[in-house]
Amino acid sequence: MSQLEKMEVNPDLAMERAKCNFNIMELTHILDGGEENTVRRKKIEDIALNSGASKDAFPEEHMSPKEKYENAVRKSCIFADLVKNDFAHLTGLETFGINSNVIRRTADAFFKEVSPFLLHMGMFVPTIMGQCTSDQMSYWLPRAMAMQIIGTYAQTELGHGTFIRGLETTATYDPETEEFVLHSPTLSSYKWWAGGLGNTANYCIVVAQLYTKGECHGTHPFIVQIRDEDTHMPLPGITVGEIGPKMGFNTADNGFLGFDHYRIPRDHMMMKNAQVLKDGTYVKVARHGKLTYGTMVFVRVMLVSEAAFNLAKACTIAVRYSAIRRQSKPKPDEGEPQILDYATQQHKLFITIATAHALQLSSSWLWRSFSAVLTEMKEGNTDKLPEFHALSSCLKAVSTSDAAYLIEQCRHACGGHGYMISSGIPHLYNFVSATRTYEGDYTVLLLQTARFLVKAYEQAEAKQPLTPTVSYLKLAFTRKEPWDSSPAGIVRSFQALAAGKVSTCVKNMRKRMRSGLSEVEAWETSTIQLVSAAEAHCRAVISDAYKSETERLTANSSPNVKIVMEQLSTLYLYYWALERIGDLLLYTSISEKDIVELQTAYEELLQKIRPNAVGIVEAFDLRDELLHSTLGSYDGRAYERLMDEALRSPMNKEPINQSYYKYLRPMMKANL
Ligand SMILES: CCCCCCCCCCCCCCCCCC(=O)SCCNC(=O)CCNC(=O)[C@H](O)C(C)(C)COP(=O)(O)OP(=O)(O)OC[C@H]1O[C@@H](n2cnc3c(N)ncnc32)[C@H](O)[C@@H]1OP(=O)(O)O
Ligand SMILES: Cc1cc2nc3c(=O)[nH]c(=O)nc-3n(C[C@H](O)[C@H](O)[C@H](O)COP(=O)(O)OP(=O)(O)OC[C@H]3O[C@@H](n4cnc5c(N)ncnc54)[C@H](O)[C@@H]3O)c2cc1C
Repeated sequence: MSQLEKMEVNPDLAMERAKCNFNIMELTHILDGGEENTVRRKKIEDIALNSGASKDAFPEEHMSPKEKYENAVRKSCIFADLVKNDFAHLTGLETFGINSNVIRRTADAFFKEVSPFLLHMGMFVPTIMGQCTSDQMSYWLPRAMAMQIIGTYAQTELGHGTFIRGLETTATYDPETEEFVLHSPTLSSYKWWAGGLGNTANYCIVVAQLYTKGECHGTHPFIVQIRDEDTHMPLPGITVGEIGPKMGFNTADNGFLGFDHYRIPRDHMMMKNAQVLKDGTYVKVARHGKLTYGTMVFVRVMLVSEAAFNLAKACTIAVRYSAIRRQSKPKPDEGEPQILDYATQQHKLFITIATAHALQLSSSWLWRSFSAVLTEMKEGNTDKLPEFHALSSCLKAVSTSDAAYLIEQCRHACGGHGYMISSGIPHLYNFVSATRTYEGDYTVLLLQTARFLVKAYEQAEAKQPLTPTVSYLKLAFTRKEPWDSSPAGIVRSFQALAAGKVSTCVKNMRKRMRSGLSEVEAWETSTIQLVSAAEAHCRAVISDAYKSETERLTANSSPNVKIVMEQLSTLYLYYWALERIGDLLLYTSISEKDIVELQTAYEELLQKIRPNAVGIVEAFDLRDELLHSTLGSYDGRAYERLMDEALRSPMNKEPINQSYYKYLRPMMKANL
């Protein structure tokens, strides 16, 4: 046992724990979705983490990029073995249920950045499940699940990521040999970005423009072998490599890929939604044209809980650190206060906790909607898909964007030490800021939602029935919403605000069209407002889901847990109402007096939450192995841990660095 492991808990943190007035474990069970899930999660974490296999003997930060990657592959293999051999029998592994979520989270103990296998489990396997016929699935899925092959998802190209219809890679069917010929006609058609593609994967899903009988049928997914299964050499006709250093994701070997008339068998086209027959006839099977985009929708849903989880990690670190950090002396006759006592610090941090709850609960709610949509789609009914696409797009955009912003707030809240890699926060930020871009850029996805909102507004205008998440749009045709500061009243105001914004967009577009612009031009000139309207819609959806899920989940909870959860969900509403005062003045009857009262109520709420703050973040139940943080560990020994990490730096291994003799000494001597 190291010196650090023997150390006692920091007394400030011990004091915070002692004054917490609610049952932390009860809140943990609620956040986990029930006590049995907590028990199962802990079992999985014990198996994966108690052996110490997740730890590095040498700090990863001081490894070269190549060493970091090799270390990540080593640990990915250990983790894959655990998943295959230990978790499956323990839990009766459901592929994408609660267990996959827990397994995904537990993996974070092994990787400060990400696993090179992330895309294998995150997109290769789900695409096999979503895009293959049952015959194809029975061939590919067992091989992928057993890790006999490693795959990734190569859709984005150098020239196009957002505009999928603009992809240039071609897959041309040759009926003579019953093969597709994959080709990269230009530099911009090279696949770029796929995680694990650079060195790790030997298979990948390639999204390419399908040509048969001289006709282009748009983009379709294909399973493509890129490396020899034994030697791992790239196959003839394949050019593959790694794209170089990035802001984060540096253990994910994101790669590039080009094809030179590379042939694959006909049945390597993923044929659940469309088929090419032996003679080259194209047959559309799916009832909805965008079902080939299914994996992206699945991952967007996953990313909402990823945002919540990473935010939970960041605020656990920042709140624990704020409890042990003392700074300044506002009252001359008293000692330095814990920085958590400053109202401005609480303002930075408590919204991060509330947002972690809001996103966690919204994500569970979204999963339930997704399961319902999937069940209906299995029966051939795709009616709910447009609403779900609009919903998952905006939730992915707003959750990842909020999480990135608030993780940065957590860094600010940790002052200088938050800037240390060893605080854990920079890695969290680098990871989450990428999620705002990948799987659909923030702006682009909000514009998809806006498209749906404008159509729904037109339906409301024509007095046609509306789907549930947009039924509030009828508020756009009633009088100004009267301000009501109760939680239900604030949710209604957010809906009125979103309805008002959509209405303003539609009116502006119509005006622009009357003045001679085409529909596309009128849309384009209104996109700033459309993005804002879609964000407002999403905020109303999250607020509503957070409030009603809190009510549902605390219906039978102990009184103090109920109070804590209600305080946080009310804080979320107050915070966003204050952030959107300008809009509320436009679309509700809020007055100056109401605003002053709202600000006061917000500040009082911060003070009420303060005594339980450490208890609340500890209900996320994040083991030290998952936090990777000198500042946020359970024992609160931040200074000892910072010094310990500093001493592990290779820069401290010798008293004098050779650069002294090579450069510094000659320069200083020459200047004598
Ligand atoms: C043991 C298990 C362990 C499991 C662990 C799991 C761990 C998971 C963790 C996750 C980590 C994964 C890491 C992922 C890394 C990044 C991967 C990538 O980025 S990959 C790359 C990701 N790349 C991206 O995300 C690219 C983003 N770009 C896009 O998605 C599209 O190009 C687009 C949507 C922007 C436009 O598409 P376009 O074809 O031009 O369409 P138009 O605009 O012309 O609209 C026409 C109509 O179509 C409609 N519609 C559209 N989409 C959908 C849909 N999905 N559905 C339904 N409808 C849809 C639309 O509403 C409209 O309807 P209407 O109004 O006519 O009625
Ligand atoms: C870490 C990471 C991992 C990734 N992993 C993968 C992977 O495994 N597989 C894979 O296939 N891809 C992957 N990607 C690629 C990713 O999916 C794309 O980068 C993403 O979809 C954004 O597309 P883009 O790069 O073309 O951005 P662009 O579309 O070029 O965006 C640039 C700017 O243009 C704006 N813009 C673009 N179109 C419009 C529009 N219509 N209206 C208004 N504004 C617009 C955007 O808002 C943005 O501000 C990864 C990316 C990252 C960063």
